Amino acid sequence: MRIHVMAGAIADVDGRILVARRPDHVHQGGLWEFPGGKLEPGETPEQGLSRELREELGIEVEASRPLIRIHHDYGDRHVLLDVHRVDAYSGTPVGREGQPLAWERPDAMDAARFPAADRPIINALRLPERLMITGEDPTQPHVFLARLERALADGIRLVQLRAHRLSDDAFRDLATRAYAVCEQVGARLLINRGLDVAGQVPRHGIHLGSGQLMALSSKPGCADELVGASCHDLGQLTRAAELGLDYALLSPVKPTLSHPDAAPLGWDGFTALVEQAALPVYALGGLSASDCAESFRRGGQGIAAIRGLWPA
Ligand SMILES: Nc1nc2c([nH]c(=O)n2[C@@H]2O[C@H](COP(=O)(O)OP(=O)(O)OP(=O)(O)O)[C@@H](O)[C@H]2O)c(=O)[nH]1
Repeated sequence: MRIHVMAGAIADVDGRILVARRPDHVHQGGLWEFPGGKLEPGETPEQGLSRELREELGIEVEASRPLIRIHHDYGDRHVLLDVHRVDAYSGTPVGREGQPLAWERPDAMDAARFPAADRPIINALRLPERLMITGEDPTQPHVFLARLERALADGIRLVQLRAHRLSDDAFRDLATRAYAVCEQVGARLLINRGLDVAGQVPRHGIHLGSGQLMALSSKPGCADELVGASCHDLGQLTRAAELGLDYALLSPVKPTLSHPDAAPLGWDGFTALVEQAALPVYALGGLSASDCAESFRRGGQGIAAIRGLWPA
């Protein structure tokens, strides 16, 4: 049995998300879920989402966008969870089928209280739409940190520190200072370096290269840190999901100066791979913030970029 389920991640002004408790007697009963239900024949995803949220909660969706699509095999059924983020609606949500409701911050959600398929959805809710990879000037820390501060002032909240040309000592110094700058505004810093050096610096997470990813047999780092990886094909995306990583970057979507010899996937190639991935995937390669909406339409988490985001 294959079913296409529309679910809403309904946000309030503080960024909390509405969750509902499934009745005890149904599939995955007693667990918490993102409200929704099965798409009916002939409905568009948006129509199905609106109908489900009207029926279950008594609200009218006014603005939504795709968040993530997850295929999950429960053994007795194959579910496609097609989750949209709802940022505007009218009415006040009530559990019209008697289901208890709660507003939860994504960071506070306990994945064990949700169906197994929901883990990547919770990760998607914890991640912003732009992931900035640091660019020029790592050998001039003052200039570099001033650029980083400008990006944070522009709202960047997830930063991958990439500075392969630096010595280990210089990298450790830069990472320590970049971490302090990120902490001041509540942004998170991901370290892209060998795991030995990454383990020695303050950080909010680790970013793995595709070679590192394929050499690992378990998720590195501490339980509460973000871990993601660079991917270029389905085998790498599958490995990233199997290891339980929090996100992947998939590249190159468009031609890019940093990897001029790599054949671009194009948006269609990106879409086809993301559809088979069981984790949030950022589009990377020749993109800028104006490509975020296209990434959402294509099933992506948003965009990652060096040139497109690192301030001039
Ligand atoms: N709405 C919703 N469904 C989810 C989530 N996670 C998840 O695995 N599902 C699964 O997606 C399906 C949702 O369809 P539904 O809500 O109409 O299912 P149901 O209880 O009526 O199932 P039934 O018709 O077999 O009794 C269920 O199999 C449910 O376990 C989630 O976060 N929200």
